[in-house]
Amino acid sequence: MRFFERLADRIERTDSVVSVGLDPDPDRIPEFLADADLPRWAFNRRIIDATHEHAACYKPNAAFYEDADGWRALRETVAYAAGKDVPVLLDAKRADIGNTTRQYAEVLDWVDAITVNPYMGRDSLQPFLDREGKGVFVLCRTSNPGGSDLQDLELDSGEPLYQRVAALADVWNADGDVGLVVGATTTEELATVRELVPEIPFLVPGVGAQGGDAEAAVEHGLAAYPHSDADVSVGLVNSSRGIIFAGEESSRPDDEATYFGAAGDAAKRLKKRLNRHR
Ligand SMILES: O=C(O)c1cc(=O)[nH]c(=O)n1[C@@H]1O[C@H](COP(=O)(O)O)[C@@H](O)[C@H]1O
Repeated sequence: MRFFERLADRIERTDSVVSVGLDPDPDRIPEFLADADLPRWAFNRRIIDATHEHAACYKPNAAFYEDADGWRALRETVAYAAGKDVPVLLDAKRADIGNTTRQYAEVLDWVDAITVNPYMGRDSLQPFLDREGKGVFVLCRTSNPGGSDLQDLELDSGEPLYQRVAALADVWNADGDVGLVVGATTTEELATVRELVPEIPFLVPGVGAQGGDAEAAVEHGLAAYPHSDADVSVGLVNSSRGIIFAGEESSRPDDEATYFGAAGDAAKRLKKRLNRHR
């Protein structure tokens, strides 16, 4: 089954468009897991147990796993999420010259989707696009303050670069496996990109810790994905720190059940908040 069909099913079943970002910053893993064999995996397993009912998808960011133990923790995490039937989108923001990017694309053997960087052009993305049925989310207008430095630059045609990226993604989407990453902190751009590409599902990060607009994320992030039978619009709104570290603000952050219960509550709260606008 293609990534977005599977995602549509998952959204329908969980009634949720929440992407739970698995960004287990080693400095914030609670003390009571410090002696675990792989603390990041121990942490993620408990986060998955606490949140999976509300998760349309998990989005581990590769930056938090790029060492020997980290890669093991990531493999365990992906397998565990698969066991709960939750798709995994690896946030790797990859792409390179053909020979290198072919190797990068190998990761799609064991994750369901990936984020990619369009800066090096079509050939740098081709090996990802060639993986039939895998989701490929192209960075379009990012949520960070510096997102405007290059992405808003006007081309000779008068259109800003991020709009050209959206138009190209539409061309690259011949098989219906392409999504776009558009941040919740840039609501005008979200609306504009949605107008340009009505059928492409978005990954919208930036709600929660970055203070982005959840209502706009839902209003513009979801698309009536034409290749799916499920009766839902498809897209993802991601929160990472706002969910996985919610336990730090709980009444008993040193108590495992209370700590992870807070993550489950945060995921459920975000799901309900988003559903008010779906
Ligand atoms: O590609 C992404 O997911 C991404 C794009 C973007 O524009 N902004 C953005 O925050 N992200 C990622 O989304 C996650 C946001 O984390 P929180 O700010 O903790 O919710 C991080 O993993 C970021 O790397």
